[in-house]
Amino acid sequence: MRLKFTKMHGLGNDFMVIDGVTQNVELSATEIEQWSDRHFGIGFDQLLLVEPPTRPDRDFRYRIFNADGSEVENCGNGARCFARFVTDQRLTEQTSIRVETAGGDLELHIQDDGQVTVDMGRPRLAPAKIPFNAPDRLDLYDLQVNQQTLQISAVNMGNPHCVIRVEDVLRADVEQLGPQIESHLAFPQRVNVGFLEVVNRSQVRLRVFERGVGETLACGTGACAAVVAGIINGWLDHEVSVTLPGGVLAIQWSGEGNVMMTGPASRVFEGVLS
Ligand SMILES: N[C@@H](CCC[C@H](N)C(=O)O)C(=O)O
Repeated sequence: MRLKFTKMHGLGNDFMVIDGVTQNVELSATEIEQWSDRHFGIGFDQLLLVEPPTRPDRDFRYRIFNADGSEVENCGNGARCFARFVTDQRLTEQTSIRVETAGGDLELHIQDDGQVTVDMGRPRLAPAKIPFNAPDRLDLYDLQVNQQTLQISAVNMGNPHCVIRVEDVLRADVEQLGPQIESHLAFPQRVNVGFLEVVNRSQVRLRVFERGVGETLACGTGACAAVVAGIINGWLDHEVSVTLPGGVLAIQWSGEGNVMMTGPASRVFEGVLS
């Protein structure tokens, strides 16, 4: 098998992107995990597979696999790289692209300056939709982790997120709390965990411990979930600049309707697996 791929990143959240439109691709979770290895493989946080759409009202289908091989519903930084990829590979000439994912439909718009704006759809807040084990919907929930009670918000942006407000993101205990909350029994499909520092009503800092990967340099759905959590709790205005370890994303949400995310997408190199 010879498989062409492109290595890309969105603010350091990096991807192996495969064209499944012009190539026959069959992937196994074991192969994906091996390829994701930063020493013995190619090295990436997620693998993105571009396929033809299954519905006539969509331009492409885009599938996402975490570094541990699990297939997941959505990836914000990946969506921007996907838009850049299908354009660079001349799989489309459109600058507005409609795509289906396992987490719902997305609309992507490539701007003149190369930045990509993604209509990330509506956040889902009902516990059953996260999914999160809680009797009623609240803006803040108490979550028991070891001996402590943490206040968290739960948001689904196509994929599940837990958001915790912290005083100083650099001192947040991401290494310990990240894996403990990722596999907490209250989140039956595991969860991505965001640590949010509010700088002021339009600026935040964020670190995300991603489900199936570990801490990454940026998480697009995590940035959207953090801003939604900040808005429903009254901490943030409707346009927020989110500084992640890998760079800055612009997030907009009116308090209802769809969340918009704008940021860069970069190509690193192309390769062939044999
Ligand atoms: N890096 C992503 C999110 C990728 C999926 C996530 N780890 C999950 O398991 O849901 C992003 O930019 O949104």
